[in-house]
Amino acid sequence: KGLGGQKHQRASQIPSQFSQGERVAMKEALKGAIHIPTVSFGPKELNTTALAEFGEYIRSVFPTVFKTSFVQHEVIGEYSHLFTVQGSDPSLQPYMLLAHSDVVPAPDEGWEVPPFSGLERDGFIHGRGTLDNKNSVMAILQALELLLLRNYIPRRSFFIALGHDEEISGHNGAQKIAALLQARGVQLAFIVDEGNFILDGFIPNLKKPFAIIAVTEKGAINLMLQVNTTPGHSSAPPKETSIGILAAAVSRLEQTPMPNMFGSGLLKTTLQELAHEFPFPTNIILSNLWLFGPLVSRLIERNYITNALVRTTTALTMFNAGVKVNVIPPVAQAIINFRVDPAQTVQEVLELVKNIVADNRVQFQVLSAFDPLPVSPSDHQALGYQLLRQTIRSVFPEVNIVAPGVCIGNTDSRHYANLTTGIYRFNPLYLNPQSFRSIHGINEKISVRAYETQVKFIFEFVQNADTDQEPVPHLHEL
Ligand SMILES: CC/C=C\C/C=C\C/C=C\C/C=C\C/C=C\C/C=C\CCC(=O)N[C@@H](Cc1ccccc1)C(=O)O
Ligand SMILES: [Zn+2]
Ligand SMILES: [Zn+2]
Repeated sequence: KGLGGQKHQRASQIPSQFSQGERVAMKEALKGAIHIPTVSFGPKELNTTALAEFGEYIRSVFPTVFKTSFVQHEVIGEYSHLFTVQGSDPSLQPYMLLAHSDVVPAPDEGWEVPPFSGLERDGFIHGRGTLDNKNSVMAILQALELLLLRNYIPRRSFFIALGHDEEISGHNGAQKIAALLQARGVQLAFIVDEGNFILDGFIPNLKKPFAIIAVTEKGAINLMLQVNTTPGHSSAPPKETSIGILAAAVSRLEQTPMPNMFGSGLLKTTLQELAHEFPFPTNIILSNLWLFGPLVSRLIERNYITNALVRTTTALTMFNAGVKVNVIPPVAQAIINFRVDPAQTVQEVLELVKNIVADNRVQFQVLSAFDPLPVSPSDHQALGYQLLRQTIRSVFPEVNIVAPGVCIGNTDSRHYANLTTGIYRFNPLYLNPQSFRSIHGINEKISVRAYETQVKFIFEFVQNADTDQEPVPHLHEL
């Protein structure tokens, strides 16, 4: 079952141990990064001053990365960064690590600690970007800095791509980097980006954490619904207004969930891999999904987070209408954000939407849309997946289960689909429901310990990518 039948050969690894001074420096570097408000506000509204400052900042805290002769640095799309780390063995196909430096807005309200303070309190570094995704930007560069300081020369080349506009679709960052690499004829063995985590406490009855590596991500549709009616005096209103017609249409969409795709999805495989971690009788139920599938899928859809794993979701995100208190509104507009299940296409979802709305006074306009991403391999030959699995086993020995899954959000990695068939979305961090809600929410924070572990993970991962691989068997196969 070896990877390509290669002979197992483990070069001596540099131990992933960091001195007290290095550990202080790495957390201080993250705090400084959080302090720079690199906010993406809207489609074309970015804090470019902060993004420029961030570029200077990484130069100052990772001097070795910037002065090493075999590390090439390029700025793309003004604020994104592409590093090419030239390995010593050109016969090995390069891989790529992705992260993004922009963050979503964070008004002060509701935060225990100001969101751009980067303050340390009770063993946590607080602030916007501590989980999404400056932790990854900084941990990748930090791990490389530490490897270079130990005179590590990689065998396998790799790229580090740090987008600056992921939170507003990545068109000027990731998309431009991908186009540049494609023009240069680069093909990648695999990509690792943000996405899933080591999940803890998401499933009732399952006390143990489990790592989910996302091998696909959902598609997305931003759909505008519009109703136009004749304006007039509010003292003599018509039976239905544009607002009423549109509100009824969006309400029908909200009340009519898209079909449950549990039967045809990757989630079945994920649950089968998790089955033996559950106590009786859940273990039996999950091992016999041919029989209990309908029951399990109903339980999964009851929770709003796990519901996103079984169907295309429908989120009413914007609603605009009305010009004055006493004017019948001539136009009402709503925007609906759908996340398309990997077992469906954009076209299929749009057909369903039209049938649910079933009102020809409602006009549709697709603002943007893309299909779900292809499923990357997770078999024994899949280099990227197996390297992640091996590194998870080494850095998180308490995690028994590593399983493939779906990323419910979208990542910059989707722009690189032409460069590789292996896209893996995984953050080497524990995530519980509370920390999940803090992403794009309030009180986002990372423990100092978790951040150090993330650096350690990348430090080991880069070295693991340089050894010929033999996959570790599943624990239950032992
Ligand atoms: C058996 C069960 C398996 C798993 C179980 C349980 C629950 C799953 C729990 C949590 C999910 C874990 C992680 C998901 C966390 C975040 C989503 C990941 C990445 C999203 C990044 C992001 O926010 N991207 C934006 C990008 C975007 C911006 C603007 C326009 C388009 C896209 C997004 O998706 O909105
Ligand atoms: Zn992110
Ligand atoms: Zn985000």
